[in-house]
Amino acid sequence: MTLPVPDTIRAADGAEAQIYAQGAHLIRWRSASGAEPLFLSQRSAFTAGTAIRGGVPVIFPQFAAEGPLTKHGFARTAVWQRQPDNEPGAACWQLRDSAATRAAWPHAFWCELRLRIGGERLDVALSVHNPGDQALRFTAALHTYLRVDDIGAARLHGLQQHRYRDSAHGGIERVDADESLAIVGEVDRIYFDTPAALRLSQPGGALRIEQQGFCDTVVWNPGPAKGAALADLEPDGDRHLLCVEAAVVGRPVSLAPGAHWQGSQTLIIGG
Ligand SMILES: O=P(O)(O)OC[C@H]1O[C@@H](O)[C@H](O)[C@@H](O)[C@@H]1O
Repeated sequence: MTLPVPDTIRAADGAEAQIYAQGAHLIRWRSASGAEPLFLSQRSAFTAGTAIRGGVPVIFPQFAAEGPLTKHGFARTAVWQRQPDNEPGAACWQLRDSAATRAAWPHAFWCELRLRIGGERLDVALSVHNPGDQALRFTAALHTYLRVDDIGAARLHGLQQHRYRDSAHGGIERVDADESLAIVGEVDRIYFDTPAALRLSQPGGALRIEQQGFCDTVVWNPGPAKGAALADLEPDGDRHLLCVEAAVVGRPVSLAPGAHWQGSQTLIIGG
């Protein structure tokens, strides 16, 4: 079944965003100046129950295959409920446990995804609350797909001297020695305890990527071979995307009954 039309959020200065209720999935962000920094594959299925290849998938309660659940958890394909808005350029969706989520993951929880746009800035915040009487343990990510003009000319700055797990090479752990990260072939790395701000530079301009609450950062590009094997990615799509994911993976969150956790990612064009 094709997804219903996504909601459009508008700020007073002309910034605009489109979000599907499925996954509270931001698929498009146009800044006030007209820049569109997010990648979205036109070959995405856009059908109920299928993950979308692009934008900002919300990964919860399990990152990748870091546990027994379906890859990347169920939040990205669950239908979230939009909450009443009280200001232009901002919106909030909520996901609560249901019979379907409890069948996969037997816990009471509620999540909120808050979005704010304006000027050249996007803020996305995920919060998780534990209303139950047992501790909740989860991993999570904002799996942001950034659009790049040419992956060969893009550089990610800020990860030097940080430890990472190289998922594209058997999960070996290394320390990044390079001043900036250039993407050559498949790159699939979980960087641990990363700085609060990274910078993506390209000949066309720079993007500042901030995160709070999320202690790790995942950097992913499928490279040409795995990219060609992804049915929902257009030919050469790997040359035009770079995922820089605010994540919490290395030390899963443990939420006591009644406790609350929040993590956010901010993109600032030109930063
Ligand atoms: O194809 P999916 O399920 O959306 O996952 C995409 C990628 O997501 C990244 O976060 C993982 O590190 C990769 O290993 C994975 O391939």
